[in-house]
Amino acid sequence: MSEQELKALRVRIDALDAKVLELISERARCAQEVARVKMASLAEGEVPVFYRPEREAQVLKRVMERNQGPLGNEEMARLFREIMSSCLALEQPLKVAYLGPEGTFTQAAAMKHFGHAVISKPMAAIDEVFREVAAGAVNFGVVPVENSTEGAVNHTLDSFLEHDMVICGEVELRIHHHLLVGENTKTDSISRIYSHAQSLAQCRKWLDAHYPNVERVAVSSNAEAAKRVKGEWNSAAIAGDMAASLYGLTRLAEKIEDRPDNSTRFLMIGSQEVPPTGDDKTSIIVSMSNKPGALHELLVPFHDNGIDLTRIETRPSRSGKWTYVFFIDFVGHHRDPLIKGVLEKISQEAVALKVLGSYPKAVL
Ligand SMILES: O=C(O)C(=O)C[C@]1(C(=O)O)C=C[C@@H](O)C=C1
Repeated sequence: MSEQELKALRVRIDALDAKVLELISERARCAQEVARVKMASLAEGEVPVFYRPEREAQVLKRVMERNQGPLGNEEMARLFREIMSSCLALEQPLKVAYLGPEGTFTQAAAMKHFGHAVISKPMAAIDEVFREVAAGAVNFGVVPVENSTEGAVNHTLDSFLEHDMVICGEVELRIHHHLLVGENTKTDSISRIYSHAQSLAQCRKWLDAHYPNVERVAVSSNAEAAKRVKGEWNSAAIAGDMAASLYGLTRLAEKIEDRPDNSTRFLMIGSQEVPPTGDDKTSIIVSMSNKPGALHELLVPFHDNGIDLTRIETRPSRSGKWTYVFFIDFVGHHRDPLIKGVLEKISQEAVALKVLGSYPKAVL
């Protein structure tokens, strides 16, 4: 390519950037207007709701449908995700608590869902995220709920039994683990590998094959593992990209998870009910009486109405020995007439039924 051609293309890019800039600013001014309208239409004592997950899901979906390339749909939606995040911050800067410390996959999930223009607050444990939301110190919390290799995150499920929370969103993240070392690590003398118990489990086969005799030490998070390695010469950590760059560690081995499709699903928790978008999921907790056929009775209304169950999990109820609760996720919104009917039918048979929330299916 000649210098001339390159110069001409850059002139075109500059002109386009000027247009993009003007359009983004116009969009941001529009969002400010939206905030003004929301404030003006409040009833006496009503609190304004600036964050609208159902609207955000629609915007991102439409972007993906309209996109003609060459950028991929996900890439384009990610850009719009950030624009919308900044527009919302003009209306109201969202405060989001997540399972920390900084550098965890949960932080990456929070950014994927809300964008980067939020005030984020790392918490030391899952139930602290729940407490922070319950106390009203933040607008939303982000917690892991299930992993495709290791199954349910029981701390999260149990926290739902203790706190009144509304689930208002979900996000899925591909989880890639790396074996990380610090500047001072003697790589042929590694005698300890730190990571979160879930991550150690997700890399079990790889560790058995490559470091069978090295001690595996479970710590509170992958980011904590990365932090420890920084100051030690004989240890390594299993963690992801964010923790690696945050603590300046290098990858001794990349993508060491046993399953290449290893993914984790995260939930956004808060107190805000989300209206239907037409492509939603609902999460409920149900406890049935301890009698034969109880689980069958619970599942029949879903089957009879052709409702797609996406997950069912059992946990001890914590209110009696050998009694259980079921966590169920299914496709649909609790305000849909069909779903309403199913929930009514179940509540006739159940000891207790609680709708944890209906929320748009993950777009990104
Ligand atoms: O449509 C709204 O209610 C807005 O506040 C605008 C907007 C946007 O930028 O598109 C911003 C924040 C909301 O979460 C959803 C959408």
